[in-house]
Amino acid sequence: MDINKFSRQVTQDDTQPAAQAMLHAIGLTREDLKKPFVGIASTGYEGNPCNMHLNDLAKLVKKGTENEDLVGLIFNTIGVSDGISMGTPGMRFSLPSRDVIADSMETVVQAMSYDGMVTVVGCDKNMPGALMAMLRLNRPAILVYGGTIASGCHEGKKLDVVSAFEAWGEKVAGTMTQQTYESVIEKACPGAGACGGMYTANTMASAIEALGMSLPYNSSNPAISENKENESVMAGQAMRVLLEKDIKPKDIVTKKSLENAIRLVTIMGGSTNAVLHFLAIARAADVSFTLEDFQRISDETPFLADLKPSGKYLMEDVHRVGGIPAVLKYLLKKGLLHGDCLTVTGKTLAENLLDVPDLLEGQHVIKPLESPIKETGHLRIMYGNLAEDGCVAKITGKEGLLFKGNAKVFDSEYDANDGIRDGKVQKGDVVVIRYEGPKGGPGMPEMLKPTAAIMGAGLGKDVALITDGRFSGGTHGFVVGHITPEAQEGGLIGLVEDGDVITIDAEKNSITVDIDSEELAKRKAAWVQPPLKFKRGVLYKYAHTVSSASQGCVTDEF
Ligand SMILES: CC(C)(O)[C@@H](O)C(=O)O
Ligand SMILES: [Mg+2]
Repeated sequence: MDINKFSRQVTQDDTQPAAQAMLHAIGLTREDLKKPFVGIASTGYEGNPCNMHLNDLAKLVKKGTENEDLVGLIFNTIGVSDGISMGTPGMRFSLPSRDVIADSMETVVQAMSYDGMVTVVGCDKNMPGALMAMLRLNRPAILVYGGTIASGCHEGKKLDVVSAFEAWGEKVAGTMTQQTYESVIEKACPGAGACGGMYTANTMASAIEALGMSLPYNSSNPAISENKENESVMAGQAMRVLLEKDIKPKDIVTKKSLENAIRLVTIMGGSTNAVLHFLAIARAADVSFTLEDFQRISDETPFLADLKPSGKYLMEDVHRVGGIPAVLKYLLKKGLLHGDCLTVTGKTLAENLLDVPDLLEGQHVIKPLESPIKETGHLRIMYGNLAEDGCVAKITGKEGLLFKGNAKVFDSEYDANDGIRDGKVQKGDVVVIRYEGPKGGPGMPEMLKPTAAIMGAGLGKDVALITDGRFSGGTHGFVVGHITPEAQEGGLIGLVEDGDVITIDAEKNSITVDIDSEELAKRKAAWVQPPLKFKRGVLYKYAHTVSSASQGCVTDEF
């Protein structure tokens, strides 16, 4: 079996003497040059809890490859912390970082002729970026997630990163003292690991496990745990089976496995970002998977997990009650998953789950199908004159299913943050934040600050928020994002004025603004497309290449 088919031309061909000399220079023996080469791509760096331990995990993956007579070679790529860049101009680089990660992993593996790849990833964009690279390369690959952070604690109350954002909202609203605020900030995040609720990182990690691209328990094993270390070694070892059986990402990522992934996102009440990222992942896999597929799955799937941001528990609690495999086992038993999908173990999803213990008896984290939190999914794909090409709403039902209110318009996130702080947003308002789309932002920033400020100010049930930008996985409330076409491209969201009546109907999945046709014609005639905000660099390139949010914001398809 030809398991070193890419590296062989570099390591064994007589016409590549310099390549072989250089590989000896890095410490490889003649024997090593006969082995398959596995690129181990780490997004480890010191500046972010999600990423700070990844280089250590990458070394364990390397140990695993060596245990199986493979050559594991670690390389690094970038990552952007959403938590740290949130609410700053830096956040514009977050979504573009997904594509930089994909591009850089693709580049190294192709250029260096590696036979396969293990990615060791942590924060939100790391995971979809890695998966897009794996699918473009279509060489045997496994994803290792750095794992979830432990909870923080202040005065007996469990904390996580969103507690810090909402503390700001409470401080601004005058309901939290400066002293408590400072304690919450200090204690919210106790060490390594990705944000602890069912936010974007844990959403993507869980979905990727259901998709079959990571080993069982990968998504719920905590960042700081022996399980995480053992699993990293196992991932290196598992590459041997994938190489020998020639199991490639496109054998694993299919329409059916994507359905499994989105089914789990729905059950878990996951982040709206999953829609964007899985549209892009499906494109990289050359599988037709559109907004309609998300809506179909949402319609036929209940929302079961009582997890933050809208619920009570954290990912560490999912781990405590049996982990994601126990949840998958429950769903499989109930006929909600395709058990015959292939996974990176070389076995099917159903085979992987055979020996997995059931969810802990008496647990409250995952509700039974018979008494769900909501009968259908929280992710709604809406259309209407405000979103002719679609948008994504996160509606858990806690804030109701219908919202009709008066527009309060802001042309940027910062204006909205100031407006909320200065009390300009009142009960009954629909906050409109525009020119924050993929081209207009550019970079479609994730906006946790305004939604956290609305929650912190106690307006969660009385104010809706719509935008052509994105939300954090930590966002909750009556929110609609990814509005397409975006304001920069002439979408109607750009023509809304203060006081216009906006109706969001989460049962009919519609989002409309009531402007009479004469007035609308006048506004259209007066609208002038603003110039793109960046003239050079990454954001210039991004604004020129990015597709719409309804197409997954991909940058390699025109
Ligand atoms: C900072 C968060 C909570 O990680 C956010 O970026 C998300 O999307 O979940
Ligand atoms: Mg995020």
